[in-house]
Amino acid sequence: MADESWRLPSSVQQLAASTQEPPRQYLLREQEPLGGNLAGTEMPEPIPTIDLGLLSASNDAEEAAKLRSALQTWGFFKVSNHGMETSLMDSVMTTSRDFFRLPLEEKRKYSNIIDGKHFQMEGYGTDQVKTQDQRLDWSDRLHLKVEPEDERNLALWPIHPKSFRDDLHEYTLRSKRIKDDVLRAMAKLLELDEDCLVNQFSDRALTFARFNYYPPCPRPDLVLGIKPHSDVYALTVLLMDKDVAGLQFLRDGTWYNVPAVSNYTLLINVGVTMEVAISEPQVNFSHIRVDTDKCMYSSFSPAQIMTNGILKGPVHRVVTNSEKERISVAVFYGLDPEREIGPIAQMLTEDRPARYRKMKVKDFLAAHFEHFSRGERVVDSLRIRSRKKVSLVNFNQDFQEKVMMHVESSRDAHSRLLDENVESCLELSHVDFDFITRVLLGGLQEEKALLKQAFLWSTCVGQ
Ligand SMILES: O=C(O)CCC(=O)C(=O)O
Ligand SMILES: [Fe+2]
Repeated sequence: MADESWRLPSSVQQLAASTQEPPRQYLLREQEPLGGNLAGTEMPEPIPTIDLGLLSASNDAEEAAKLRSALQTWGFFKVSNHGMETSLMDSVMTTSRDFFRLPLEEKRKYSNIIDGKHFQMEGYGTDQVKTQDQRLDWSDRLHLKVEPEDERNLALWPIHPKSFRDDLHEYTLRSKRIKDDVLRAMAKLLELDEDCLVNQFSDRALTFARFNYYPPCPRPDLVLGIKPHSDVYALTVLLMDKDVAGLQFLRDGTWYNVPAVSNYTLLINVGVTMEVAISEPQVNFSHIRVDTDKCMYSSFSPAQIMTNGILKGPVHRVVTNSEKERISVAVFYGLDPEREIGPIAQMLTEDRPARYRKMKVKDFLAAHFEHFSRGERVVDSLRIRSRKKVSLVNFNQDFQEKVMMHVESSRDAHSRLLDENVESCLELSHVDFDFITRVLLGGLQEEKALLKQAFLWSTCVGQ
């Protein structure tokens, strides 16, 4: 039987304690998309800080303008006056640190690998390894579902340190209030009803807490703590290590360092689900500017176009350092997995009818995680040449399946397939035959993958 041990990487913490040379799988590859200089650049201005108390109590115009600008430029911001006590943040950080300091056997009681072989999202370990050449991240994590409360899997909630469960419970309650305040402020900016965004999160909506642990790394010039990504859920509340920096955000092709400050900071950023959920109905993907040659991530996402540039699920990564461990606690707010996402009804008008089929949140998440392991974003898989009118979203499921079947199997059949479908394609506007033909006839691996991803995306936004 084939050796499948690569699927089960060891704890990075343990590795860090025993090696001076990180194994090959952790090293950045040459020409890696978004690789480049890991040192990052200092931010040209302090991180925007939004006084959440002021904004929610009085809808202060100046604070609202700051929020708008933060979302338009960086896609993330700090919150102050948010109601979470420093003592609670301190407790959560201390408890997290204490958990990661436990012996490996103790932590493994909460392992995310079942029966020694099957990966599950929740629990202690590393991210899923899907392929043998996947580049691995220099971090361990504990990932727990915290909401809905009746879906908590307490068997995976550590009993040591003793205060872990109570702290996390309390932290979840406080964090939710912050999330709701932020969503109300965003709704106002988007000129939606104040509770419109809050109401997207039903009592079945998923919330995850993720405790990230980055041990010191002997090769910080070559190894990332977390690869570039956008958070998949709708909104993230991130509690940062107050002593050790590492987080970087991408803006216009440059990586900017988020500095550590001496007090606890809560950082908020929008996730990809929000991009889709807030989607304006008539996206013209031809506006997506992509530099295919340099393999850069697009600096536009549908949400930006849809909301006139207000929302952006920022791409970020974490770099390592050779001296100090680093911890962060992210709370990810998602929607009910059984729910469908698509344009919010309030954003539809007679002139702008919904164009996109809806998709279940759980299918969207599955597509995302498939991309994440390869270091890609679902949104960015639409690497379409500019100025072309392309709307792959208009292909129906049947056509997508046929195309993929043929792409995978015989080349000769491609043109026939195209002929067969010309009629149905023509009925739909915005089809770029040039693109499709190139993919089908060219047989290029990269293009095939692209098409596949585009189809995944198309099922996300639907028609
Ligand atoms: O550790 C950090 O600062 C960021 C972590 C992160 O991006 C994530 O967990 O998605
Ligand atoms: Fe993240």
